[in-house]
Amino acid sequence: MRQAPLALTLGEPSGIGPDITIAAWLKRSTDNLPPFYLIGDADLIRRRAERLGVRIEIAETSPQSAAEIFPRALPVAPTGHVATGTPGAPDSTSALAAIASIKQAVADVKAGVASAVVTNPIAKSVLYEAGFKHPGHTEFLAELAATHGKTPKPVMMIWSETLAVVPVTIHLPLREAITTLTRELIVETARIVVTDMRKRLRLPSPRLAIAGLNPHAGEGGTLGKEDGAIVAPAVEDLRREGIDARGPLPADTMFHEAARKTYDCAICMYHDQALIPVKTLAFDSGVNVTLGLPFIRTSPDHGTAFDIAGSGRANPSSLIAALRLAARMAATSAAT
Ligand SMILES: NC(=O)C1=CN([C@@H]2O[C@H](COP(=O)(O)OP(=O)(O)OC[C@H]3O[C@@H](n4cnc5c(N)ncnc54)[C@H](O)[C@@H]3O)[C@@H](O)[C@H]2O)C=CC1
Ligand SMILES: NCC(=O)COP(=O)(O)O
Repeated sequence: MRQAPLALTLGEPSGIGPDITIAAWLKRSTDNLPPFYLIGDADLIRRRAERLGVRIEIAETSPQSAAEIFPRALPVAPTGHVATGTPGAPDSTSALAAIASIKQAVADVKAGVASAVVTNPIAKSVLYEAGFKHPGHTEFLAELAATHGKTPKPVMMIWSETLAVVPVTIHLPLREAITTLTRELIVETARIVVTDMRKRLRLPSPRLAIAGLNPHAGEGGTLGKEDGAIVAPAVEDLRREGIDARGPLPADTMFHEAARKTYDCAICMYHDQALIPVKTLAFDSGVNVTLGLPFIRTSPDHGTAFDIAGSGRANPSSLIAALRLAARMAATSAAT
């Protein structure tokens, strides 16, 4: 049976989402891309294409007809919300359009008319101004995935061919991230990583490298107590469950080339410990994947890039990698 198309969200209308969506669709044949449809405002895409000086066919459609239309036109499934965003000048008037698009994508994947959700970048501060209560997509998608009042725990992975990383604490001020860190949180996060790497990435025995929190993983307790008191016991718990986990490892020496070959995923203690190495090594090809959800969600690893929106300089490679990985994960999940 043919896989359903991918549901691509609008993202922040004033950012580079429209630019990279257009650029990815234009590469559909050369890059042999899986069919996708944008959930949003077709007029926004027409205006952006005009500004970029790009000729593009756009067809308003339902998700059910998107795969058939995809080879000749960019399929757009409207939400009824107008997206007014001016490139590089965000304001909160388009926030409802961005949020409606995410909700619709989840509804489509739950209904089985989309095989996965791929999100364009949102500007978190712009959505907060409009009353959005979630730190980012990751937490919002988990809430949309809730069933019988139970919200799944979402886990952020940034995946690339070179390195996959998971931050145990995500969008928190650093001070709060440190106090939030517990043995249980590390174990729960690592379990979700192992389950989803097996199920969605066809990796039967993922090898986890668990980073320490402090310099030199605490240097025997002289540079911080958390590594001995929290991280090391979590690693022991995981090993007792038969999970291939090592650590706490000094974070400054676990990302060099030879070290990376010894594991499949680095479990990191806070956002930047995880994202700096992967964005340095693979900014153009990194993919943000949300694990722990009952559906697949991927996204480019970059943000809204307001400084280059509408200029023609936005590189669609990370979005293309996100589309490809979503299709691969959907196929793997369907086969298992
Ligand atoms: N998944 C999501 O929705 C994400 C959203 N964001 C949001 O994006 C906004 C801006 O964040 P920043 O920290 O400035 O990061 P950013 O990734 O938007 O931009 C950082 C730098 O990289 C460049 N850049 C980013 N993507 C590019 C591309 N595809 N091609 C060429 N150059 C590119 C930008 O021009 C800028 O100089 C924030 O509001 C943040 O919340 C950030 C990361 C992920
Ligand atoms: N730094 C990664 C990021 O901000 C992505 O967050 P999310 O919107 O995917 O939750």
